[in-house]
Amino acid sequence: MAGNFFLVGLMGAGKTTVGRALARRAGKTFYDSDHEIEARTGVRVATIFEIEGEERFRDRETSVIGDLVKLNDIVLATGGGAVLRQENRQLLRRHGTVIYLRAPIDDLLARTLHDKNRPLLQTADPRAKLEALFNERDPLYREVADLVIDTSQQNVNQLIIDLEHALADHLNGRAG
Ligand SMILES: Nc1ncnc2c1ncn2[C@@H]1O[C@H](COP(=O)(O)OP(=O)(O)OP(=O)(O)O)[C@@H](O)[C@H]1O
Ligand SMILES: O=C(O)C1=C[C@@H](O)[C@@H](O)[C@H](O)C1
Ligand SMILES: [Mg+2]
Repeated sequence: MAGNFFLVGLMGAGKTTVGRALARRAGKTFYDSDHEIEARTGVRVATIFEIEGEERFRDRETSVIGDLVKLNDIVLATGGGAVLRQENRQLLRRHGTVIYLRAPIDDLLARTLHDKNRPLLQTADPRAKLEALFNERDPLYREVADLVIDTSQQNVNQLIIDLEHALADHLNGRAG
């Protein structure tokens, strides 16, 4: 399948996990914008939030996304908040096929509970935070996406096979 694939969705939706597997099967190079920011700065995302604050992190994110979308034949897992900036949404739409991985709050919560590198969820009530983020961002994920894929019901292998079929249909103009 030709072109770039960009994955968007909330923390725990599976962007990194699914993106890496999809890239391997499609013979594309995998990137993760959070990992790229960590590679460039030498520190974890949580540390950037702590020291520089969210807005400066968002600047770094836009810069990394701007660089990566210009590459060819990549799969890019974007950070959960990448869609907040219109500039990022435009970059993603212009340079590839955008896939929104969507999952219920319960699944997102279970998948992110023990990972301390998600600074926005280090609160007394991570469920309430995820709900607020979902309400704010679901319309933005939908706006930018060519395809919406539910990641709740299946194991990762089945999910990737379904995603590949949906992508093939979309690219052949049969759906999406
Ligand atoms: N479809 C799935 N079913 C069950 N577990 C999953 C699924 N997708 C991902 N996971 C698990 O959920 C956790 C979070 O997944 P992952 O790190 O890929 O999410 P993410 O969307 O990249 O999150 P972030 O935005 O925080 O980077 C991982 O432990 C992963 O193994
Ligand atoms: O949802 C978010 O705003 C974030 C998600 C992560 O991927 C990281 O980009 C960071 O923790 C912020
Ligand atoms: Mg990730």
